[in-house]
Amino acid sequence: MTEAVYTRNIAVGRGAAKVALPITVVTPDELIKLLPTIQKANPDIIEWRLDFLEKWQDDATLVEISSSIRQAFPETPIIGTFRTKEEGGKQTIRPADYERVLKRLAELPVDMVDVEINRDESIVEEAVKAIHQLDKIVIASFHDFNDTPENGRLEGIFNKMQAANADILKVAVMPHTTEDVLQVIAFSQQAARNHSEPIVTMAMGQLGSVTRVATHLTHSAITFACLTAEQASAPGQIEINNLRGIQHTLEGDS
Ligand SMILES: O=C1C[C@@](O)(C(=O)O)C[C@@H](O)[C@@H]1O
Repeated sequence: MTEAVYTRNIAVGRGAAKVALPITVVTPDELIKLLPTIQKANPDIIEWRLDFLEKWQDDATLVEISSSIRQAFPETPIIGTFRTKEEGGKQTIRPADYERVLKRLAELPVDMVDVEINRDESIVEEAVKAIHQLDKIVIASFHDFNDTPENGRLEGIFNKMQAANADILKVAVMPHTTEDVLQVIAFSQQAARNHSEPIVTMAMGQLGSVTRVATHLTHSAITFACLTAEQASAPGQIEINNLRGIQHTLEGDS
């Protein structure tokens, strides 16, 4: 039975999947231009993908961007994510720097921090501790942009995330066949039964897009959308307005 995780005005893991919108801007100027469109789209959660930033190593830029997002969205939970190249992100980063970035992110005005479970164990441990000390939520994540690992491996990854004290467990995989997509749906149902933490699952790419709307089948607590296809942070994301329409058709007002 899932125990909801509360952040600001929402309960992640209760009711319909919350719609997260990644912000993939490269400069602070780009963000300022985009903010009104994001406000109109009204996502449940904002994900700030700071690995997209040109000056991700510049602390003043991080402070500027995170404060602008918070100011525009005082009530909306914000996830801070630095996605490494190994997991489909934009930047190559040394392990010690990854730990430093996560700890700094936790100090900025974000509510949740994404921690890649496949980084060095000691780094994951230190980062989780630091994020929790600041009363922020840890979303552990795993991405396979090439394949759909078998269920046993996916379950092992979720167990590792749970053992690392993550609050929300997330996996994103790449399907090649319809069987892979069905496997992800079946795995998610089983994982949602086996873990009390909210789970987040998705099959990426066009083939996997159905998992981003069939969250009443997968029990995924969050689904990641995009503003437009060019601004997507991963393949297969559906435009937010479309996604909300389909979600409403499939689930009604839940
Ligand atoms: O982990 C995820 C999920 C994601 O990779 C997706 O497939 O929608 C998009 C990322 O921005 C986010 O951090």
